[in-house]
Amino acid sequence: MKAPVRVAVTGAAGQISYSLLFRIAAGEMLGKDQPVILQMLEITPALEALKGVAMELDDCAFPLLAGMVCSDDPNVAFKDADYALLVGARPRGPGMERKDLLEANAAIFSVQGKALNDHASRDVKVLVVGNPANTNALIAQRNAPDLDPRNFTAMMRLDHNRAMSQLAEKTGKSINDVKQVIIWGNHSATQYPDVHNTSVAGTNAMELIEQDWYENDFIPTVQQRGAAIIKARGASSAASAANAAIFHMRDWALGSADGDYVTMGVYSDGSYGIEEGLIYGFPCVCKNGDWSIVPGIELNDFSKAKMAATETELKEERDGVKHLLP
Ligand SMILES: NC(=O)C1=CN([C@@H]2O[C@H](COP(=O)(O)OP(=O)(O)OC[C@H]3O[C@@H](n4cnc5c(N)ncnc54)[C@H](O)[C@@H]3O)[C@@H](O)[C@H]2O)C=CC1
Ligand SMILES: O=C([O-])CC(=O)C(=O)O
Repeated sequence: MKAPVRVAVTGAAGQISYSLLFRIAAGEMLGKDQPVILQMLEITPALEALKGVAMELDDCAFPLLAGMVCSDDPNVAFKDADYALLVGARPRGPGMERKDLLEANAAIFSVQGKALNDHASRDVKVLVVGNPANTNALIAQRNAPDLDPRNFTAMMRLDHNRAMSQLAEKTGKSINDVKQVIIWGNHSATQYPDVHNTSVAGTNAMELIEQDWYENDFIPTVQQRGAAIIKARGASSAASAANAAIFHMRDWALGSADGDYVTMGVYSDGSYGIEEGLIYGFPCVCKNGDWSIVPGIELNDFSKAKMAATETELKEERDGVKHLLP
């Protein structure tokens, strides 16, 4: 049996975590041979609810669950963490854009970035889920100067999965036939779902769909899917968000599938002309516990314009939280 690893999850009594924690403890994130210690963070008033979640985790008798910590102190929850899933933040309601949450949520991520800097493993893999995810990831990263900026990522995988599913449905193929989808940029309504390099059962996706459907149906549907879920469910997506978090971390830790890309919000190294240091959605491959941006993808003018628009929004969000960026 492997030695247990420490997985910190914030917002542990919230909606997403109610799906996420159980799947982590079942071995779906790090493998069926990897014991985990769950280090769960909540705000003080939610500690009683968190106790109930911990009781249910106990009652699952998961063979891989090697321990649990419940705390309202990030310095405790992030102690020696090997993985940190930053979920805890306010969700949006109807009529809001995700960036409307910046004011409410940004401060959480500066505190947690500092706590990660001071207490987590030097190799900690951080995934920010709480919205606006890319800019919150930037805030956490900038408040953790002793950690490699590459350790901080934002969740774009839900958008990636949504795009795969829409395309499979439109073309009448299986999800397993869809390869190399890309979501460039921000996890927001400006994100750019790009299928120019995507294949469906071996055929280029652009040969299977009309430009009009691509521009006026597919792209807005993927961009607005979060809002559509909020409208239908009365609450923001939870189980599908937890699933995307599991996929993101699983691939980062254990490797992504050969011949495919995964979209991750990662620290830009200037690839594709995107300003260095922004947390931007790029096509990535993961190997040996590390990610890299897929190089050499050809871009037409349509794609370049869409990528620039979402980059501009990320710069504006960054400039709006300057006071939290040391
Ligand atoms: N990146 C993505 O693709 C997605 C992101 N989200 C975002 O994830 C976040 C969480 O969503 P839900 O679980 O539905 O919300 P929720 O409201 O059900 O749960 C959030 C939990 O975080 C806790 N929390 C608040 N401040 C905290 C802090 N400083 N430290 C620790 N815990 C704290 C709250 O007490 C609450 O239990 C939201 O910001 C939502 O917009 C949701 C879906 C997809
Ligand atoms: O739309 C929201 O506010 C929640 C979210 O990020 C998503 O479902 O993609």
